[in-house]
Amino acid sequence: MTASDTPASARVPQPAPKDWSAFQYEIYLNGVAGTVPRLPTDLSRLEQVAEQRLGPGPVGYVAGAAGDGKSARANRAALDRWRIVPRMLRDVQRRDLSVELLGTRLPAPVALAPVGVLSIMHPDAEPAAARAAAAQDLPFTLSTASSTTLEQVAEAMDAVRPGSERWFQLYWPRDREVTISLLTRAARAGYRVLVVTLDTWLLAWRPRDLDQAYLPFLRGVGTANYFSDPAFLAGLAKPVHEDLNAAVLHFAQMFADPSKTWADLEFLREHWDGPIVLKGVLHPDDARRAADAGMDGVVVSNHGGRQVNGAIGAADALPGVVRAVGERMTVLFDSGVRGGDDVFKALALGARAVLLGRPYAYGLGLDGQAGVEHVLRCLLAEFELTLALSGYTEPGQLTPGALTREP
Ligand SMILES: Cc1cc2nc3c(=O)[nH]c(=O)nc-3n(C[C@H](O)[C@H](O)[C@H](O)COP(=O)(O)O)c2cc1C
Ligand SMILES: O=C(O)C(=O)c1ccccc1
Repeated sequence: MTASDTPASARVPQPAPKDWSAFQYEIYLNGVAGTVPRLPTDLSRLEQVAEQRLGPGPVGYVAGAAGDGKSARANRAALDRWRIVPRMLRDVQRRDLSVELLGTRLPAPVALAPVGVLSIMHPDAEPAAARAAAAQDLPFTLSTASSTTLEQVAEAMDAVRPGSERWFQLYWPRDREVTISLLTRAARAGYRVLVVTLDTWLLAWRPRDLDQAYLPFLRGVGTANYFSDPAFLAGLAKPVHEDLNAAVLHFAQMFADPSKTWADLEFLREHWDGPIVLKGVLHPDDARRAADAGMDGVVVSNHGGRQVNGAIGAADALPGVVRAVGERMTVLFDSGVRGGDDVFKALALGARAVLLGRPYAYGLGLDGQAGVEHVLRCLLAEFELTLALSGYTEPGQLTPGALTREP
């Protein structure tokens, strides 16, 4: 079939692909004018810079992990064991990083992961991170445990780009009415995808926080969605401002429900019309159960090594999950992504997109919205250059054949 045979309906005009790699020359040209980037362009260095400039409680919370950090290290090791095998002479002049994901087109296969309590990093908190995502036309995932209400975050995003792509992460409350209320509010505020986190019904043993006795939400941080929720407030004996301790305790009890099982997913399907993605899946059988339950996707993730110490590195779990459900569901990936090469590897192993976690939280802490935009633009410029230099022009061309595993 030639172009002229294509039915008109199939020729929907696509926006011109975004040139993410142009950020590289923008940086060099700024150098000619006398300025260098305010933050490192090697995103793996952000943690160290954050350690120097931000308070030990907040940085410890973000950088911290479960136990002695074995799973956090396993995430890096699992990605590092794969090596890219570049191919030559394949005409990589025209490149397009855009992908079709969960029913919409994104300019690149990256979204911001849900990260709670962002006001510990920067007073502009979630709205700043969400504006950064909207400015780059990438999805922002708002945590249930955000320091700003979901309505305020939606408003901040729409001010940058009306109809911007936003996802809502659910820490599934004990109470049905509270759950329904949060879902109804999120849908009304234009969150399109529901991301349900399955790996954090309890907070893990996190020595870095324990040693400092630092837990943000016991100080009332990350409660904005609950403290603005009529169904939650109805269960309090006194208004929040009259008894903050009681409100925080009620929040802590409501927040997560370890008794949930696969049978409960039907309830979410009934109360959410858009795509539902289960976050924290590591076993192929759990991925199959998610597909059988009518879910639209999974995020292969070990929560950045913050939950089960000793858990499998997320990238080691990815191939098995892709084999099990890659044809039936959208497989996303997070845990350990620090550079464009990691995005490349995750996609080659079968993920359709990756979620970025800690690096953007550091970017926010160090430079607010601009810091998050810096992080996103570095990641995607590096990904585009890695893709092209390896002989590919589109994410969809990547297969495990682009990689080899270290012996
Ligand atoms: C400070 C912090 C807070 C987080 N809060 C949430 C959250 O509220 N909901 C959630 O599903 N995941 C949360 N996560 C996990 C991230 O969504 C993501 O899975 C993780 O950061 C990936 O690991 P990486 O940042 O090392 O790449 C949080 C992670 C961090 C570092
Ligand atoms: O710290 C986390 O990893 C997390 O998911 C969380 C849980 C509760 C409140 C804020 C963040």
